[in-house]
Amino acid sequence: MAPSPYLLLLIPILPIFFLLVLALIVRPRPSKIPIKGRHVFITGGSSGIGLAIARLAAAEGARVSILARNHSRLDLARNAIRLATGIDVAVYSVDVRDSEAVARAIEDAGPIDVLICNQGVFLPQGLEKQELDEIKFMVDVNLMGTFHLIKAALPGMKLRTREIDLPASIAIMSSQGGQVGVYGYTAYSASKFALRGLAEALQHEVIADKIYVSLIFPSDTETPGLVEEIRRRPEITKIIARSSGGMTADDVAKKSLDGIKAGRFFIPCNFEGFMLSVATAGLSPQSSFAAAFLEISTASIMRFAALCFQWSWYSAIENWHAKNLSKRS
Ligand SMILES: NC(=O)C1=CN([C@@H]2O[C@H](COP(=O)(O)OP(=O)(O)OC[C@H]3O[C@@H](n4cnc5c(N)ncnc54)[C@H](OP(=O)(O)O)[C@@H]3O)[C@@H](O)[C@H]2O)C=CC1
Ligand SMILES: CCCCCCCCCCCCCCCC(=O)[C@@H](N)CO
Repeated sequence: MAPSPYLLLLIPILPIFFLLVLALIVRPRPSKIPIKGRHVFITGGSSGIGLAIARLAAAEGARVSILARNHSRLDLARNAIRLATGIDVAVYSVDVRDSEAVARAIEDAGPIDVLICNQGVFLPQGLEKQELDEIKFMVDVNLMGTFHLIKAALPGMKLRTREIDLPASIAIMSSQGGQVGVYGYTAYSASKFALRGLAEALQHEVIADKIYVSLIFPSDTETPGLVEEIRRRPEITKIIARSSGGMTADDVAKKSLDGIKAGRFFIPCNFEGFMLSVATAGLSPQSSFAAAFLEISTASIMRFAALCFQWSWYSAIENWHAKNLSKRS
């Protein structure tokens, strides 16, 4: 018996109904965060991705402050931004591991509208060979530093959003290594995965104050930091990292700022990163009903794709061990 033509109507109606339901339930509710004329505070703003974000934010008319340790690199960054945009940024020479110095700098800078916790260090190495002080260094700068920044900035940010009645943003620089564990990145991935827990919990706590949390997930990005990293990267780390295309700091800055302005929780930076974000959506907040629809409708195929990636990475690891064994014998 042929199916009733009315039943066929369900084919387009069901997804439309589903999209409507998603539009009602996605949380946090969509919100736009303007940056023109607002105070954007960027850590690690003297180099690489942070510098590119600072330049772009200044060009878009924000009041920009940057924080990093090295004084002369901060000065160089300030000059470069002035040259590119004609705008002067405020600079703070502070180590994010020093919570009191962070609090003083933030107090001095004045209330923040968009806090971008971008400082980060990456020293890849197999865990067995890596010294504890390097592990602690990565956790302290990448994770604890971010706690220090948010703790110091939050009270002022809350007052400010209430005062001017505009949403604000706390953006945290993770990495694709914060979405999937990668050989050679035990400490780095741990510090970046931890930022996801911090971000998810924090979004619950600050939504009532109209503060939107974002997590940015770049792939390998051409920066002074990457040049240093590549020198000491284990062979297998190199092979796995090649699964995702490289980017320029300016590309990452543009994606980051666009994502922040759109109030997105996950901000992937390239196509592989987009797939990775869909595949690892889990229980993350999602403001876009269209993105939620895509996550739901591709979930099983994404899991399959993820298993294929793991298969190829484990094969690379096996081959590498086989090659090294034969070299030794
Ligand atoms: N480049 C890449 O391939 C990728 C990078 N990322 C992430 O992006 C972020 C930026 O990376 P990238 O631009 O490559 O890095 P760079 O090494 O080029 O720049 C790092 C910045 O962070 C600052 N910084 C480092 N340690 C501290 C500290 N203890 N206190 C204050 N500031 C500090 C540095 O200044 P100073 O040394 O003077 O303090 C510098 O301004 C990092 O969080 C990184 O994990 C994510 C994915 C890929
Ligand atoms: C199912 C879909 C899967 C999609 C493909 C996944 C590819 C993942 C590759 C992970 C590479 C990690 C690079 C980290 C870069 C970084 O942070 C360092 N440069 C240090 O800064």
